Amino acid sequence: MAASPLLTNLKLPPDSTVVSWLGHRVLSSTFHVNCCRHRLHQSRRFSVLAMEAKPTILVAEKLGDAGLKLLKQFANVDCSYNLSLEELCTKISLCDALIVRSGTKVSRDVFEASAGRLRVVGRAGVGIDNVDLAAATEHGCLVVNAPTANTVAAAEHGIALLMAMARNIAQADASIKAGKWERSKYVGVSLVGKTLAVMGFGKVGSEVSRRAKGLGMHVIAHDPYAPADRARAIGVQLVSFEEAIVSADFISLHMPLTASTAKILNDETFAKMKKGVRLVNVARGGVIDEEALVRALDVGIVAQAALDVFTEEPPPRDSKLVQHENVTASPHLGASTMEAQEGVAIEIAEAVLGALKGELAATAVNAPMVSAQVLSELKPYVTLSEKLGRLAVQLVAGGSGVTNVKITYASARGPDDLDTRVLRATIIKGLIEPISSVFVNLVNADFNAKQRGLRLVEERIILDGSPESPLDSIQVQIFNVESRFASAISDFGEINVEGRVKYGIPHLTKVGSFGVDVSLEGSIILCRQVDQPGMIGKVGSILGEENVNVSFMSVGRMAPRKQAIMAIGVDEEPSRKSLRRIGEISAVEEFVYLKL
Ligand SMILES: NC(=O)C1=CN([C@@H]2O[C@H](COP(=O)(O)OP(=O)(O)OC[C@H]3O[C@@H](n4cnc5c(N)ncnc54)[C@H](O)[C@@H]3O)[C@@H](O)[C@H]2O)C=CC1
Ligand SMILES: O=C(O)C(=O)COP(=O)(O)O
Repeated sequence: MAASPLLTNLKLPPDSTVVSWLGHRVLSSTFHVNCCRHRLHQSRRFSVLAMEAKPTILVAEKLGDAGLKLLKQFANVDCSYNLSLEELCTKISLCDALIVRSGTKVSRDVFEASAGRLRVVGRAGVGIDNVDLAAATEHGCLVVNAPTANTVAAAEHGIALLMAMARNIAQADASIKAGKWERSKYVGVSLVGKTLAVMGFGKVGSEVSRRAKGLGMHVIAHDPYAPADRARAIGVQLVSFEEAIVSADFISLHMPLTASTAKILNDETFAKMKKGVRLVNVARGGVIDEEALVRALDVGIVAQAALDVFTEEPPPRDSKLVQHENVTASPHLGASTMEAQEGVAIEIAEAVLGALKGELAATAVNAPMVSAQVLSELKPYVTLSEKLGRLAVQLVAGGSGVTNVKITYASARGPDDLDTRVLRATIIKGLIEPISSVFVNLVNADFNAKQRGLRLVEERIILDGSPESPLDSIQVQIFNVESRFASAISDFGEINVEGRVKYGIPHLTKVGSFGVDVSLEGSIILCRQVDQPGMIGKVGSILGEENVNVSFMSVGRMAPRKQAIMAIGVDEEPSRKSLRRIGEISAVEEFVYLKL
């Protein structure tokens, strides 16, 4: 099986060799053909190809013009709105990327219908609760969002709702338009001096807090994960959930909808609140038990609620909540300002196009974020990792299957200075792809490992010396297996291969307990022989006879004239006949041909 670009190809800075990291199936074979040799041309060739094969992007909800314009420069763009699930599933099989807002459910059905073509889902906004992340990950599909461009818009909408609610603006407007003049009915409450509890002190929560302080409110916040110094800098006190809800006059919700925040406000929690509390929700409808809120409004525990978001959107026409006289509602308008929509459209267009080109997505939701600098530095080690994985798994001949694997990184860098997540993913790719039909990338590597019962243990050996180079060596061991090449089993009984990067090129430096030194390019023949003069010549001439170019040869031996391992790198695949002839050389005790 061809070594497809690991992480659907790692992205390279324009002038260097890059490895793209989001699987690019269309380009993979071409990438592989070129990657062994023309290293310097690889990235340019790759990006040119990426552009030639124009991807198709389905934009399923209204996106700002600036973003659409950007997308159209590089892709075929299909803007189709209000699709049913069936229509979406039909279209998606022809698309490389999908862009949605909050109104489209990107469910498992969608990923299944894409049959592996969909490489990235772009959420033009923050909340990704409408995307089935687990299904995306299982299908190796990257999910990116646009997390910053609508922060201020959402915060402003929260403040708008807070003030509109406190002063009955919406109700009074409806009343005056109905020809009434009801001044005493719409007496409001003041904000100044009141306690506002901000639940979720992230981007929007922080901006709401800043603005509420400007209105003279006493702001407290609850967020188990927020840094205390950020709160201090804004003059906000971080408190427990309990303290927040019992002491607040106003509560504003700004957390994501997750399994642990779903219905976080319910009958029990409403019962603990101050009677007459006022509630704002511009986060997600699902964080409130809406039926419990109706009950709390009916008995006056909650005096008023201002809601931009609902469990079901749009809510049913007869929704008791929306129709409640003490509820001010808006149809999910938090992000809907001209400025935010342009910003979000550009942010998501750039993220999606970048991901399609194999670049790192800074806003990846279901893949580890690794900085471009780190990736560029680790690039040769990424290649090494995949090749070690491929090599190790091809040596397996039986036993308990590839289930117990140990990776050892030897480095002079401290653990905090060495991010090995990409290497781990690449090794998984190398281990799995030669023995299965699955496609492994940075997004789905861990998932696929788990699916196959592959237990990976990682260990670091901290070396003395200069931490300039990120790694000294990488070792891959597979336990409880037999090997097609007995010498690949170390003295401790496991398949063992180790490699290093030398002058930017990955090398195999250990097989079993034998030290070797062969560049990991092309493919490799490993022979165990009795160490004696003339062996290199014999093997070399067999290969030479059929014009197979030997790129590297190295002999590792225990002692002179005892057993030795010869590792031969070949650019072309030798014929079966040549391999048989090598096996027939009297001093050769065993040999194996491995494709990298
Ligand atoms: N109505 C609208 O149009 C918009 C709604 N939103 C929604 O607003 C929410 C916040 O967005 P951002 O501030 O951009 O996200 P963010 O990720 O910056 O902030 C979310 C914060 O919630 C905190 N959090 C998580 N679990 C929590 C828990 N159990 N209790 C308290 N805090 C918890 C996190 O630590 C984080 O600090 C999201 O749900 C997002 O979808 C965002 C933009 C527009
Ligand atoms: O960004 C978010 O989380 C939002 O809720 C905004 O949703 P929208 O893009 O306006 O459908």
